Formats: sequence, structure tokens, C-alpha cells
Amino acid sequence: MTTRKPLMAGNWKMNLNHLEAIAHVQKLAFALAEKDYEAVEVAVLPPFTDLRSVQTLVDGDKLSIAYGAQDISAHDSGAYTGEVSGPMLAKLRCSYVAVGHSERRQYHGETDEICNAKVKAAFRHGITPILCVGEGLDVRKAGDQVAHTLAQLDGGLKDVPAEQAGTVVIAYEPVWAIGTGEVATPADAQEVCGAIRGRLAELYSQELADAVRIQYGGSVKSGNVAAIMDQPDVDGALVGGAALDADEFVKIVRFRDQ
Ligand SMILES: O=C[C@H](O)COP(=O)(O)O
Repeated sequence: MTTRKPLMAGNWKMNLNHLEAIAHVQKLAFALAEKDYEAVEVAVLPPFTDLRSVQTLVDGDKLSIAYGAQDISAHDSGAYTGEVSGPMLAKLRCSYVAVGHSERRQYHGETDEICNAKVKAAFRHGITPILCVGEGLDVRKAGDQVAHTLAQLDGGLKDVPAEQAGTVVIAYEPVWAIGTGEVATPADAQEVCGAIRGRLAELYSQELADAVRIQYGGSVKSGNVAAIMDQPDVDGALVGGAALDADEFVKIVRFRDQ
């Protein structure tokens, strides 16, 4: 049985400027102890404008906090106003990038094809994509959450070779649970995360599927994280609102202590 180190990632969304980012990461670094880093990988996904500040802090103080971006261009350079490329993120030594977050899909029209191109762009530049998938409320009410989410998974990983897919992170985020306080039950999370792992085994191999980390995201807080993390196919959390409070995020990282 493969041991997967849990990944707790804070997606700051469009919050915290570059000065607030420094204060926030300093607070996290101060609160987290060596044993936290051994048990759990901790990552932050700040806005683009904060990345240089976070990189400087992490490098300067040799912090064991990974960081990454919330989006990546599918293109590597050129006339794409407003976009940020894989080479730019790689130069800032980003480890991760979120791809296909439901807010990107909903407000920026990102299709599975676009997400697939972004996943490939991340891998081209040595950045691990966190591919976000998950159903809206209508799909959940119709009971189609597994089929819907697996179709997004298939689309996002289309033609991605096993050497790369083996390192991807998948974030299952039911849209109806994001920022609503409506957390999925642990059984809801397990149903879809288990199905994602099963699909990875079909697409690639059981060995690869066993190695991939699958996060749950959607109203994760210190009070509900332990029950979700108890599920066999949940290997971490993609945390939005609760990640903006350093003390609360540290409690989430320490889910095993609860
Ligand atoms: O990326 C994070 C998710 O959208 C979850 O956000 P939330 O924890 O505020 O519900």
C-alpha cells in the first residue's frame, strides 16, 4: 500500500496583498513545527502579485512551505494580455498551480480542453498541477456527481503521459460546498474521491492511482477536516476561506492532533 503524504493547500483566491502575504506566511512559519512538516505537506496558493514576496521569504528563511499559483496560461509566451506563463511561474520556483478551479470554469469559461492545455503547460515547466474537478448543485441533485467529475478528470488529463500523471494532484471540490459552509459529508467526499482513484487506475495503472494525491475542497475547517481526512481516498484539502486565518489553517494542518 502506497503511503501518500497529505497535502494541505491554502488557496487564498483574490485576497491578501503582497505585504499581507509576507505577514501571513511569517505567521504560518512561526506556528508550524518540524513535526507538522513531517506529517503533512503545507502549501499556499497566493495571487500572482504576491508570489515574489512569498518566494523571497521562503528562500531566505528556508521555510518548508511550498507555494504556487492559482492559474497558468496555456501558452508559454507571446501576445496574451493579462496572462502569466509557465516559464514565469517556474522562474519563481512555484511547485504547484491550480488548474480548472470551479471559479475559473464558471467566471472565465474554462472548458476541459482549456484545463487540459493548462495541465500540459504546467508539466512542461516542471510545475505540479492541482487539477480541480467537481459538480454543481444541479448535478448533485440529479445524482450524477461521479459521472460528471470523472468526465472532467478524463478531459483534464487527456493525452497526459503516465510519467506526468503520476505526480498530478486532483482536488475534488463540489461547487455547492465552496464558500457556502455546506461541507460534503465524509461519505460524499469518499464516494467521488474513490471513484477518481478508480478512474486513474483504469486510465493508467493501479500503482499510479495509488500514488496520486486526491484532495477534498469545500468549506474545510478545523472542525470538520479530521473526519474528511479519515476517508481512505482523501489525501489532503484545498482550503479557501479558512486558509486566510493563519491560526485556523495551522489547526487544519494539525488535523491528526484533534
Ligand atoms: O480552493 C478552495 C475551494 O474553493 C474551497 O473554498 P472554501 O474553503 O472557502 O469553501
